[in-house]
Amino acid sequence: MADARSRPRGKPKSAGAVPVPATLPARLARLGLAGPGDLPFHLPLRYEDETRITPVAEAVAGQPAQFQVEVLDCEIAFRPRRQLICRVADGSGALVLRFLNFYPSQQKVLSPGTRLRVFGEPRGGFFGDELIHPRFRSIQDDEPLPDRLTPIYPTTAGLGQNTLRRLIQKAMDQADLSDTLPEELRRRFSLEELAPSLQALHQPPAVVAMDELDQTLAPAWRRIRFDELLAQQLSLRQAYAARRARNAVVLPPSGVLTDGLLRHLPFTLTAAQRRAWQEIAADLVQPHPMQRLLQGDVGSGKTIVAALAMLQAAESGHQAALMAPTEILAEQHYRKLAAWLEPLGLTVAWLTGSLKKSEKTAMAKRIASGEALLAVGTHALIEDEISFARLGLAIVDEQHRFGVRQRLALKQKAAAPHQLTMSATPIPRTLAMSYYADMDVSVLDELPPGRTPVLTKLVGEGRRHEVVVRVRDACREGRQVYWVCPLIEESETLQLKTAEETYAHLCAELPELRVGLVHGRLRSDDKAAVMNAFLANEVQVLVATTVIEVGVDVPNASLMIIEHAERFGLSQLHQLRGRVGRGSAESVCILLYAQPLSETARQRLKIIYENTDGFEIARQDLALRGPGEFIGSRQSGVPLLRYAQLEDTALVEAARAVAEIMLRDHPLRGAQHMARWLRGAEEYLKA
Ligand SMILES: Nc1ncnc2c1ncn2[C@@H]1O[C@H](COP(=O)(O)OP(=O)(O)OP(=O)(O)O)[C@@H](O)[C@H]1O
Repeated sequence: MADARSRPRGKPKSAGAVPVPATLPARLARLGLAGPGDLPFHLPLRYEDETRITPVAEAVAGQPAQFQVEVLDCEIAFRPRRQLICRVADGSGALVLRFLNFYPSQQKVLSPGTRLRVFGEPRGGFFGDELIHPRFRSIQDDEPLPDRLTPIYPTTAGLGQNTLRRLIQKAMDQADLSDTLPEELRRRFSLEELAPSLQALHQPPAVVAMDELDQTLAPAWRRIRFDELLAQQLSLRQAYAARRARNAVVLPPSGVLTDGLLRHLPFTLTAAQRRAWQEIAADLVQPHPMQRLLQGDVGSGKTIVAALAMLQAAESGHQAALMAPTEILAEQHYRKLAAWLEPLGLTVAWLTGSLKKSEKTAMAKRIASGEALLAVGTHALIEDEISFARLGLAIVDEQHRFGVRQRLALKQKAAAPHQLTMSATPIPRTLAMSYYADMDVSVLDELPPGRTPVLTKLVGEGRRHEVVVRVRDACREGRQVYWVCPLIEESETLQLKTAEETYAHLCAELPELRVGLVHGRLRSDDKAAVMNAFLANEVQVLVATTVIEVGVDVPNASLMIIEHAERFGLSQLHQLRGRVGRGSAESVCILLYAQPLSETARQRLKIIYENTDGFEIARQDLALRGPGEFIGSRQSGVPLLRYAQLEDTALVEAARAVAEIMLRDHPLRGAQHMARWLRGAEEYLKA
């Protein structure tokens, strides 16, 4: 029997409501359900227990329950607002059903004497114990109770639970749910069978108490989560294997250049840098392309590792290119590389959008002829007119800031160059394993010696004037200061306005200091001029928007002020704070915040206050709100993991192990598994 739905469909309409798609397939598509094969994998959010009747006298406030009652009376009340009040009772007591939105005809359905099954969450109300907008339906006397729990599915406007339930059950009966996991692997990893797991999740048996349900369903959920992780691992490992099967130039080291660089460096490599460098060096002598991610915490010294890799390519006469997402970053890399490499007799080509046409053409010529072995730049490196004579190694910094097409473009500048990706966003191990299963990962988890940890202070907005005094003191001691303006996500224009205002205020408050302003709207040569002035200590206080977030390296800067720190994400705060503490002076990061703080903002500030290790911050961030920010554009909007949790290390590891075995021994089943779970979304993974 169909539910008499308590909330009239499509009414009342709120302003700006999302339009409801006209057809059923369109509504299903909104849920990512493209065909009947997808429906069995659309799993419930929760369950309601309609397998038993609770006597009204035993109703507990806040505990959803089903009651079997008879309508005593039903009337429309007008105070305090228009509503339908229906009094019902069973032998043990009475309840009020209250509807704020209703069709007038509903009053007829609820005529006195009608027998109902009502499901809702009781609470004490003005009219006595009541259920607000309960689900109800009229019943015949002898109607049996269901023996299964009622699943509640994620749904969309215009698609009722009953319709969805019916469609899913039909699909469960008709779809091919054969197990793609070979029996032997299923047993080895103690996994349930697929079809019974799905059945259990869609229609769990009645349980003694709802809080036992999680335990009852745990094995079934484990199987589903495993399958999802397996699909992801299969797809990434397959992409990895396909790329590895290609031939790449072997770049054997002669050691002439790399040893030369190491001898001239003013520092020695950290153990982590040495390890990463060895891993990369070993990859470069393989006849297939390196696919490696170099992950390092802020300031861990990735650039020198990249430089060594570039030199190994140059030693065998091949070219290496390093592409950075912003002009500021690219220029900084260029400056460092030029300082390190020019004493070795190498020139570094420099290519960005802001070069004059004639300069660009000259650079392009040197790159095309192979005369320039090393090139650093922005997107300008991947423009069509740039071709490399012998590109052996392509390095992309901060790859998540590039679009998919751009990332692919650099490696397409040669048949199959070795690839190194650098990321300053620390990612917890499980996340890296799961999301970067198509790469080998090297980690710089150690900071160069001699750094004093940055002292973090949380300061309420009301004490801003004290902060200004600190800025003056720091500059008097010859130090430099970053002042980061609030992030205003809704409006870049507003953000710029705030930055300009802050700049004007600071200039007025600190007339004796040289204050500079840098933001994303500046022309790139103006931006570079300000950054260079800051680097040369001609600018003492740099007012900036988040353009300085990643990679800026000015060791003399020892004070960082972040205004409205509560608006920033954890990884952003960590990156920003990482701009100081790069020299030997004691550094301070002041997080200015405005009240009232939301609970999440409070937690974020607490985490950043208590932790300095980027990997630990990332781990806590992940626990706080899921992996969104780390993954960035990698899977833009396609939630590949609907059920699995990346914190589940053991399961991620099992999926990775099984993926390896399946690709080797059961490729057909692997393909079936991917088709079932990825539904075309694998494109996002391959980028
Ligand atoms: N082993 C080392 N000993 C001392 N200083 C080092 C060492 N390695 C790198 N440095 C210096 O540390 C600073 C940070 O290095 P680098 O800019 O490469 O960091 P990074 O990993 O790119 O960090 P971020 O992404 O935060 O900029 C640079 O000034 C660099 O010269």
